[in-house]
Amino acid sequence: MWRKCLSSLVASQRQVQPMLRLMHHHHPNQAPATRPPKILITGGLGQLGIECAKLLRSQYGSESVILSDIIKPSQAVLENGPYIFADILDFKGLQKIVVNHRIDWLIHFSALLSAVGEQNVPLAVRVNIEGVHNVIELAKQYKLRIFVPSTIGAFGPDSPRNPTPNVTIQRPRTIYGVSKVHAELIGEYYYHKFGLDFRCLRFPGVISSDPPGGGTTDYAVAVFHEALRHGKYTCYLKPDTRLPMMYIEDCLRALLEFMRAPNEQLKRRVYNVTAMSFTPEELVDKLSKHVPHLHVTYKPDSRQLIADSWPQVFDDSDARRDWHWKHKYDLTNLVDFMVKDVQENYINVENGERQTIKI
Ligand SMILES: NC(=O)C1=CN([C@@H]2O[C@H](COP(=O)(O)OP(=O)(O)OC[C@H]3O[C@@H](n4cnc5c(N)ncnc54)[C@H](O)[C@@H]3O)[C@@H](O)[C@H]2O)C=CC1
Ligand SMILES: CC(=O)[C@H](N)C(=O)O
Repeated sequence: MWRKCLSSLVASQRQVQPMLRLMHHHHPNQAPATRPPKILITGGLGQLGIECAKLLRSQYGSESVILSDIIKPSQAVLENGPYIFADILDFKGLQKIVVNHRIDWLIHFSALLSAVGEQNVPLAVRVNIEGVHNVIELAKQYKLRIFVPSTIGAFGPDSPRNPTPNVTIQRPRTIYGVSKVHAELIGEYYYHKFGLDFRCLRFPGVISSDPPGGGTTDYAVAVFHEALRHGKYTCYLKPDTRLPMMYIEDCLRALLEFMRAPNEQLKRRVYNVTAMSFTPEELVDKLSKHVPHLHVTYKPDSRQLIADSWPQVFDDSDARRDWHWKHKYDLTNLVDFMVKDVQENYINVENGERQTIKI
């Protein structure tokens, strides 16, 4: 699949531009903590993890944020801050890391996403469900603040789709969705039963120049790479498939603001967040302004069924009310930034041009 092609291109060259913009976005009202939290990110070499580490390191210092995964890291990752091996299925190994590094916050990104999960259900059950059991229990034992992302995929065909409120029926039809509902519920349960500081945001499709992990919303990243390289793209969703989406900078800022929000401000442990909703044809229309001869064809596959059961428009008014969530990027500036990100972080690198910013 296209993920393989992309990651083999310049996997070690994930660049820093989106996070640099974020780093200049300070939080003047935030009182400095006496000691920065020591943070462990699991599944840290995926689409969200590396960028998340950059943001958190810019706020708390390089040594305060430990990236972990079961993947061999690039040289660039190693040069940028602490990286360790951590298999989410190995409880003892995780215990050792938390104790030895005196971890305070756990950001749990390890997962198999929606499309990949359907290809290997037993593995998705292990990573997405057993993995969550491990980190939740760990967080309880060592009194960690824990963030576990959920997703629009935690809803299903019985949920209202336009808009989808924070609290409504959830009967997802993918193992990914089932495992995320499980994560939401067990996290809330540990909060009520043991006082665990469990925090969870339901993200929409996250868009960045880095290769995504095999989800249903991946087309909205792939189209940029294919359009800018070849001027054409075959989309696996129908042109009018509307899904909620968010630029990575907004996604990670939401995570940081939510993690920093005082407990008293939070009326619930699980919040919807989003920035926009669009269809492939609306995205292509905007992208055509940058690639005038762009030719997109549509060949729906099994991911269409998944998309048809997911929210079209996500209602995140609770997050906006309780901890003042506000997105910055809409469709127009998302496209402008993505064109720039893909060009600078991937295409120029492939073409051997000198990079001005190194991670
Ligand atoms: N990217 C998106 O559009 C969205 C992502 N999310 C959630 O955010 C989190 C991060 O997502 P991405 O970075 O996009 O995923 P990704 O698929 O790019 O990365 C997941 C990482 O988990 C790691 N992993 C797999 N098995 C593991 C194991 N046994 N032990 C430790 N690590 C293991 C993989 O090596 C990979 O680096 C996931 O929980 C996902 O469900 C939620 C909504 C949208
Ligand atoms: C929206 C998600 O959770 C993810 N990108 C997927 O499509 O599986």
